[in-house]
Amino acid sequence: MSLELNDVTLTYPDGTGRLTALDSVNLHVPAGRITAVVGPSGSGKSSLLAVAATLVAPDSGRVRVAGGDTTGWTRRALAELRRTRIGIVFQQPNLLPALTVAEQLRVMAHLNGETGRGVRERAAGLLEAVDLTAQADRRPHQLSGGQRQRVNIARALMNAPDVLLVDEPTSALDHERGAAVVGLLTRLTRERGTATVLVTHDRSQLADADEVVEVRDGSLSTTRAAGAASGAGTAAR
Ligand SMILES: Nc1ncnc2c1ncn2[C@@H]1O[C@H](COP(=O)(O)OP(=O)(O)OP(=O)(O)O)[C@@H](O)[C@H]1O
Repeated sequence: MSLELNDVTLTYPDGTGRLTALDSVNLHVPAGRITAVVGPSGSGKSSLLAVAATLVAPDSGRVRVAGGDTTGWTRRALAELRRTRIGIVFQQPNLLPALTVAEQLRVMAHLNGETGRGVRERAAGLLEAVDLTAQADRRPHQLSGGQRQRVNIARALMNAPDVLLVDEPTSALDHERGAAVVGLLTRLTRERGTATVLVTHDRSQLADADEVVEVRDGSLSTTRAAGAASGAGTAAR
C-alpha cells in the first residue's frame, strides 16, 4: 500500500497575498520503500509531511493513502485514517512520562479500541525489533535519547500503518546513533512493508534510501531515482 501525492499545491496566508509552500508536487512511495526528503530550511519539507499525514489539506491536488484518495474527507474520517493507516515519528519523541515503554506502544492499540493478549504480543514483538526488550518496563526518563527515539519509531508502527512519516528523527542524536536509527527505519520499512518518507538534514544518512528527493522553494526534484539503487531497494553506496 503506497503513498501518493499528485500535483499537490499548498499555500499559506502571507500578509495580503499567499505564500506557496508546495508547488505542484508529485511523490509516489511504494510499499516497502523509503524516500528521503532533503532541502534547505523553509523549503517546504514539514509542509510536505503535514499534507502527506492529512493534517493539512492542500489547496489543490490529491493525496492517496493506501490507494484511497483523501480529497474531501471529513475530519473524523481523516482522524480514523491517521490512527489506523499512518504512523508519524516526530523530531522529539513526545513520549508520555507516566507510562512504561511497553505501555507507550499498547496505548496506541487501546486508542483503536483494541485490548488483550494480541496487543501485548504485538508490543513485545516491536520492542524486540527495535532492541528494547530489556527496557520494556522503564519510563522515558530512564532511557537514552537514542532509546527514546526507538520507542517513538516502535510506537508509530504499533497499528501496522501503511505509511510511515518521519521528521528529522536524528536531530537530537550524534552521528553514530543517528545512522543506527536510519538503518533501523530502513530495515523496518522493508520488513513491515510501509511506504516511508524520511525528512533529514543529514546527507550522510541518504545511502539507505530508495529515492532521494529535494525540496526547493516548494518544488520537488528527484536527486536519486528509485531503481538507481542496486537490488531490491538496497542503495548503491
Ligand atoms: N502556518 C504557516 N503559516 C504561514 N507560513 C508558513 C506556515 N508554515 C510554514 N510556512 C512557510 O512555508 C514555507 C515552508 O515551510 P516548512 O516549514 O514546510 O519548511 P521546512 O523545509 O520544513 O523548514 P525547516 O527545515 O526549517 O523545518 C516557509 O516559507 C515557511 O515560512
